[in-house]
Amino acid sequence: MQTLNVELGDRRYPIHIGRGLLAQAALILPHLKRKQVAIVTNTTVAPLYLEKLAQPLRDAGVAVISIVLPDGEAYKNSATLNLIYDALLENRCERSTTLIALGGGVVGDLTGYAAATYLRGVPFVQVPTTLLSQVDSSVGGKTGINHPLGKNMIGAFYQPQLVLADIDTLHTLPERELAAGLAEVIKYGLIRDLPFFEWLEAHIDKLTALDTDAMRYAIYRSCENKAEVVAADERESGERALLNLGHTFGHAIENGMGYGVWLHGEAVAAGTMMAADLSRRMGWLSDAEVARMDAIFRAARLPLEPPGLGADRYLDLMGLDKKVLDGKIRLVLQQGIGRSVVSSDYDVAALRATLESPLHG
Ligand SMILES: NC(=O)c1ccc[n+]([C@@H]2O[C@H](COP(=O)([O-])OP(=O)(O)OC[C@H]3O[C@@H](n4cnc5c(N)ncnc54)[C@H](O)[C@@H]3O)[C@@H](O)[C@H]2O)c1
Ligand SMILES: O=C(O)C(=O)C[C@@H](O)[C@H](O)[C@H](O)COP(=O)(O)O
Ligand SMILES: [Zn+2]
Repeated sequence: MQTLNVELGDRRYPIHIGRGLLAQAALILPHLKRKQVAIVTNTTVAPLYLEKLAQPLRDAGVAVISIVLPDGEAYKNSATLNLIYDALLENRCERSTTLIALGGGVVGDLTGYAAATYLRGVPFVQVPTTLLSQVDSSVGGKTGINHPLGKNMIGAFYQPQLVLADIDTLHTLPERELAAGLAEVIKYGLIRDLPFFEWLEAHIDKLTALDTDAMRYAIYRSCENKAEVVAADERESGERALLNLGHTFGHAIENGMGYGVWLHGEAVAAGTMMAADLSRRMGWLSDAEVARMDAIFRAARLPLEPPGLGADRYLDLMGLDKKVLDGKIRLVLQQGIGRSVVSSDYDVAALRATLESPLHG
């Protein structure tokens, strides 16, 4: 097992990465206020992993209730959040009850937000079971739900007590979901870690083949990058916005196509190539660099051709992005591989051209 920490003073917490961690109740016990937990999961993950996590906790004397949600991005909303509150209240859960999110980013974001708000705040633990959630969503404390008008529009910054990433769970993950996770892994290389991007270029085939050592390293290095950024800028007043590379375009795709049609990681990959296209039009990125980005996403088996929503619809959807400042859309753009910047200093005509015809202009 490897461990790294998110350094947030007295809210510092560990990320454990390794094999067979689900069954290691001893890793969770020190983080409980009292021996009562509510495991929140979904209908897909429950039959695979709920008992693997729950039974060792029961054996250690912990009272366990489970809350099984419907599965899918389309359920990351206030109605599903209410199902969590209902179950917590029906079971008379107290402020000392710890919520445990067992699943992908949807379960993690919902559970984290329930933890931030139930009784005005109860502790929670992240047990991510998708690649995307192990490298990104379980770390850093962004929690929340979607609104029909925009992605993740309602939420809170609320940090977990612990992240437990058991890489064995990735063996049951559908290939499409694995690829979606790789989009966020590649993101770290693009925004701030050129050596990692070069390592990914050399090892992408091992990652798609789920090679254990390569996967362990990619998860560790991704979490290391995310933990550093979050420790430096927990509430996104500066550097943290770089983690949004591809997301202003990507969230527009997810919402514009209907939540769940494009996976989050797929939309981020296509959105990142739209950001690359605009960066190239601005003269900030060379054709060769765009080609390198295109190649690694394709090798990761990600779709890169964004849906033709039309520039007006894209701009309408992107106008609800959380980075909008004084009515102006701010974008994460590339000034080379390994160097992203947040900018509102782009040419609007170039942005429209990207939205109408990315990768072809
Ligand atoms: N909070 C953050 O910082 C942050 C970061 C990135 C993404 N997100 C959010 O995370 C969500 C995407 O997360 P995701 O990609 O994990 O999607 P997801 O949570 O929808 O999980 C993907 C699918 O895999 C299934 N699944 C989970 N674990 C499995 C396993 N081990 N084996 C088989 N199936 C499994 C799920 O039930 C689901 O059907 C989006 O809502 C996105 O906005 C949040
Ligand atoms: O942790 C962050 O900060 C991120 O931006 C990570 C993103 O991968 C994640 O999808 C995040 O939820 C998007 O940011 P949001 O603030 O628009 O929800
Ligand atoms: Zn994301």
